[in-house]
Amino acid sequence: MSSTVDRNGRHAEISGAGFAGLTAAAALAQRGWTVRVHEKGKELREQGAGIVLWHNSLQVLKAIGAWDRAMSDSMTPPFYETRVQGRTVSQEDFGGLPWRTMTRPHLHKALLETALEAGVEIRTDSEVVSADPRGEVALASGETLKADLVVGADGVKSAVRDSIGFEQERWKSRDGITRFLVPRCKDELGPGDWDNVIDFWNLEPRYLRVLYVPCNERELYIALGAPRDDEQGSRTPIDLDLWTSVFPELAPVLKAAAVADDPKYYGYETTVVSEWSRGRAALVGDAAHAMCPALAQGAGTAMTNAYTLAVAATEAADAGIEDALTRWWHTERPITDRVQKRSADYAANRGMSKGNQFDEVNLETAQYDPTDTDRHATA
Ligand SMILES: Cc1cc2nc3c(=O)[nH]c(=O)nc-3n(C[C@H](O)[C@H](O)[C@H](O)COP(=O)(O)OP(=O)(O)OC[C@H]3O[C@@H](n4cnc5c(N)ncnc54)[C@H](O)[C@@H]3O)c2cc1C
Ligand SMILES: Cc1ncc(C(=O)O)c(CO)c1O
Repeated sequence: MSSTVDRNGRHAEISGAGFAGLTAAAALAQRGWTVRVHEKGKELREQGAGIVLWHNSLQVLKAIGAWDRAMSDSMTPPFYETRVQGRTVSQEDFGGLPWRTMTRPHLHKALLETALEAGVEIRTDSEVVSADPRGEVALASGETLKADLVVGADGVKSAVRDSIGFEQERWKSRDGITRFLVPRCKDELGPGDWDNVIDFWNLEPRYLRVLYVPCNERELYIALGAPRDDEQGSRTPIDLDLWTSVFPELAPVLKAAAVADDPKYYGYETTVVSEWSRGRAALVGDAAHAMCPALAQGAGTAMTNAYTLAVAATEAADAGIEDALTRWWHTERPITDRVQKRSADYAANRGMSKGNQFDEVNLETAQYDPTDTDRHATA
């Protein structure tokens, strides 16, 4: 798709330039909308480390023309391996289902370039303070902007969601994680299956976990998991002696993590919102459905729902947009709810440590194709 598409006279204002907001922006602009994205940050960048994407979001990258950019400098590891107390319990390859690992800044850049190429206007240092379901956003600057469609893609603390007053349930799980991007350190690690994703679980005498995710030849994402109430395990900067005593084979990469700038421990959060749209305002991504990361589908569902929102809003006549948005989320929501629930259960029972957990049920969302017009998300 290119920026030369005919404009359709309709305008969208989007709050948030994360994965959800940029995907919605690109898909809308490619369908003729004028689109403005407000990002409260002073710079357009994604903090955070690495990410696993599956077939569902990879299909979205193809559909919006971000595929080549995202595929460069990313990889498909040979296996997703699970180890418990140093012993390998499974090596999964998902039977050929496409999946990919990359850094978050890389994915963000691919989506940003795609949105800009489609003609999207992006304003940084522009905070949305409230939205009106009749089609309006108000900015911290005092300016008010009208739109045919308002998208709240402003993350777990969404101002669009909270100002409109959607009912919601939010809770925090007992565990959380500190994430790092470090050099691959292949030579220092020595011989081993270091191109695999390796989920290292230590359950006895205490829960400590390292999720090891190679993103390309140079960069490695590691996530160090510990309970919220484990002061030593959740401490930042990390307690290098503790982590290397439990995972000695990872010493070189743990050393790199110990000197990283500004590390932060994140507790897992879940948000369930009663509706995903009201009037001309719709919520996508973590604003609507923040989830635990166990099945690695937070960004995947964010991108999937952002894409299908753009398609549904474009297909509706302007007068019918409110009903179209309601139909959109009634169609797309059940599959997201299911993966959110499964991910929360896994966070609660640490069941991914059994290995071989990516069965047909748990891969439901990964296998979903949001670009297939015959899809049945509600099945
Ligand atoms: C530890 C961890 C690991 C994860 N691993 C994976 C994984 O492997 N695979 C996967 O698919 N998902 C993963 N996720 C989930 C994924 O990171 C999120 O679901 C995804 O980033 C959500 O994208 P988003 O665009 O909805 O929100 P965000 O990324 O939060 O983006 C929101 C944007 O809106 C901006 N903003 C906020 N408020 C305002 C405002 N008022 N006005 C203007 N701008 C505003 C913010 O600055 C930000 O840029 C993980 C999550 C965690 C916590
Ligand atoms: C890809 C992925 N999977 C599972 C988890 C997890 O914590 O369960 C995390 C990190 O938080 C991930 O980044």
